[in-house]
Amino acid sequence: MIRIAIPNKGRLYEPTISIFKDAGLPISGGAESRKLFAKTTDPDIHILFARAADIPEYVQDGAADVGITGMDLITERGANVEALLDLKFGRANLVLAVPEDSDFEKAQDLEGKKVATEFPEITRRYFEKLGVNVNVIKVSGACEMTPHVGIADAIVDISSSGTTLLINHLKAIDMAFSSTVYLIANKESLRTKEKILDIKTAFESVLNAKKKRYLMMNVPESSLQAVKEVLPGMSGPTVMKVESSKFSEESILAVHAVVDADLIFTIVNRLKKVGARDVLVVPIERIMP
Ligand SMILES: Nc1ncnc2c1ncn2[C@@H]1O[C@H](COP(=O)(O)OP(=O)(O)OP(=O)(O)O)[C@@H](O)[C@H]1O
Ligand SMILES: O=P(O)(O)OC[C@H]1O[C@H](OP(=O)(O)OP(=O)(O)O)[C@H](O)[C@@H]1O
Ligand SMILES: [Mg+2]
Repeated sequence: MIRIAIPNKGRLYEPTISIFKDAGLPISGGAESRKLFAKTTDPDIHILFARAADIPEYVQDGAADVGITGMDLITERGANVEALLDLKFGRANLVLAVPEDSDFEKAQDLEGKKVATEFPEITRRYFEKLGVNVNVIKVSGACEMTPHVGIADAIVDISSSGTTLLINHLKAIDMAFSSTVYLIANKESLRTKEKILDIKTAFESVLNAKKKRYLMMNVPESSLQAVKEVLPGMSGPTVMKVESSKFSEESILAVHAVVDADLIFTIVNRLKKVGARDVLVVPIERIMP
């Protein structure tokens, strides 16, 4: 049996549920039903709902074999776990921010000052690396308020859109840590439970698929060579004969190929120019190499 700890609420909950679905491992019964455990379509794989901040410890101690949570929380806890895969969502920066009317311009200007944060370990390490001595004050929320009430001179806090800093009259002057959500595993479980790597591969296939699109088009036989030249360096394309229509003299081929999502705009325009018709761009759910 493999137990996977996932966030029970907050902004990581929905994207985590969706990556399980895309990976072909949908979770039955979410945390909204206030259950602590849930099943997946694999009878061997069970879900444990937990606070995102507690997941690193659960995985380290073996309460869960695998976990999904933010790298900031994993690093802050100093959890001894194996980071298997960057899942690339839940992106957030831990920034060093100061009141917008202050004279502090860089971390070095904070020598001997007070810095409030929910992430004291990451903050200590950040200033240590820079050789700057600060007094780190741990708070458990509403960090943005502390410089305005004399508790701190600066903060190290999560910023993603930057709105919270702006409305609290703070400005970011450096980035202390950049975080995304990771798939992590208990080190002992990783040695003994092979299926953990299958889970990693399934998630990896979802990430690969997000970067690609499936292209389908009809091509007159005379344009095939030119179309192939527009689709270089990719496996395929697959070419199939389309049943001839009484309206068309020329033989038509259906061409299918997998292409980089970033190149879609350029490729589709070029394909049209060399004679491709009825071009369809389709998302892909998973790519298993
Ligand atoms: N804008 C953001 N604010 C806070 N955390 C964020 C943000 N964007 C991504 N995250 C990541 O989400 C994780 C925190 O999730 P957590 O569930 O503890 O907080 P939350 O989504 O703010 O929920 P709540 O505070 O309501 O419990 C961290 O790893 C953090 O890096
Ligand atoms: O740059 P932004 O997009 O504004 O996001 C950053 C803010 O979001 C988080 O707070 P959250 O909404 O989770 O409230 P909390 O402090 O109660 O957890 C975080 O602690 C920041 O305050
Ligand atoms: Mg929060």
